[in-house]
Amino acid sequence: MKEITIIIAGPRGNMGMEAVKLTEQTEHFKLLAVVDTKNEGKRLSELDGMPNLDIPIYTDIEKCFTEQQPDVLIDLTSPESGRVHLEAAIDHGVRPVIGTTGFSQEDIERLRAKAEDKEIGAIIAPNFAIGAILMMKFAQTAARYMPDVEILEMHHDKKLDAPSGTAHKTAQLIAEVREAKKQGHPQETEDLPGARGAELDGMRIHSIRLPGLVAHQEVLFGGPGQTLTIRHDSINRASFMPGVRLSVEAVLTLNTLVYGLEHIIE
Ligand SMILES: NC(=O)c1ccc[n+]([C@@H]2O[C@H](COP(=O)([O-])OP(=O)(O)OC[C@H]3O[C@@H](n4cnc5c(N)ncnc54)[C@H](O)[C@@H]3O)[C@@H](O)[C@H]2O)c1
Ligand SMILES: O=C(O)C1=N[C@H](C(=O)O)CCC1
Repeated sequence: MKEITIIIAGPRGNMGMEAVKLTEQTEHFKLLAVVDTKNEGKRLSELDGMPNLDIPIYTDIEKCFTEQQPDVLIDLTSPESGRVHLEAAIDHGVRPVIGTTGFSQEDIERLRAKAEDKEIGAIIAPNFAIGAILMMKFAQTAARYMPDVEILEMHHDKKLDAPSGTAHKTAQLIAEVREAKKQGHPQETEDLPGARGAELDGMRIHSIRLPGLVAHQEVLFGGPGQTLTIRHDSINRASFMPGVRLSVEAVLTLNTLVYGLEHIIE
């Protein structure tokens, strides 16, 4: 298989560390450098707890892309940094695979236009876990028949964005196949603001944050005399790595920005 050269942004994070391991374990992946918030000028091997890789650390993505010419950028940082990194990658002809969540629909449309303008592939994947993609697809199918639905997403308490990218994406997929409808009692009130959760097209999304959790989601459907629950659990970050690998390979074949791995895993 042809070698794919990679830069990872966010290498000391929970996901970044797994992604660095993935590049080590995948024969045709070659990690050229990493982009961090500190440690400019050091080598990755000098950092405690990181693999013994003699590759440079940059804190400035522009400098990184001037000195290195990777095929793919994997970004696992924060929404603010992810936006900047994605644009910088496209400007430098590097294909971005963005796992970072918290992008708005406007961000995605703007970045897609930019990718198409440069005829370069890009992937924004709110969830890399194959089981989570299936959960979203199953939920979309179920919503055709059971349009009353609420989404319950549960994550670790270090998560910055709410609702999760996965919950947002699930609601968008469901909104594609059902009429917008207000759920619950027409005269319901919230005695404590937020009690009914966030709302997208009449669907309610509830976000739970607790230590001990990784990434979990239930999509609950209700109809007369029955309920259906579709649930996915990521119990560790290794769950996301087959999807990262697939995305790195797939992004080389694209010439637009794809939002969601359901477009890659048909
Ligand atoms: N798509 C998925 O399947 C998936 C799975 C898990 C997490 N995520 C998302 O990935 C992102 C990271 O999650 P995490 O759990 O690894 O978070 P984390 O806080 O453990 O790691 C984020 C890392 O990014 C670094 N960082 C922040 N700004 C940076 C910048 N400008 N340059 C370089 N590094 C920078 C931080 O220092 C930190 O080390 C979040 O947005 C999260 O929602 C996505
Ligand atoms: O740990 C996180 O943060 C995760 N975020 C994604 C989301 O927002 O949907 C996916 C799962 C893990």
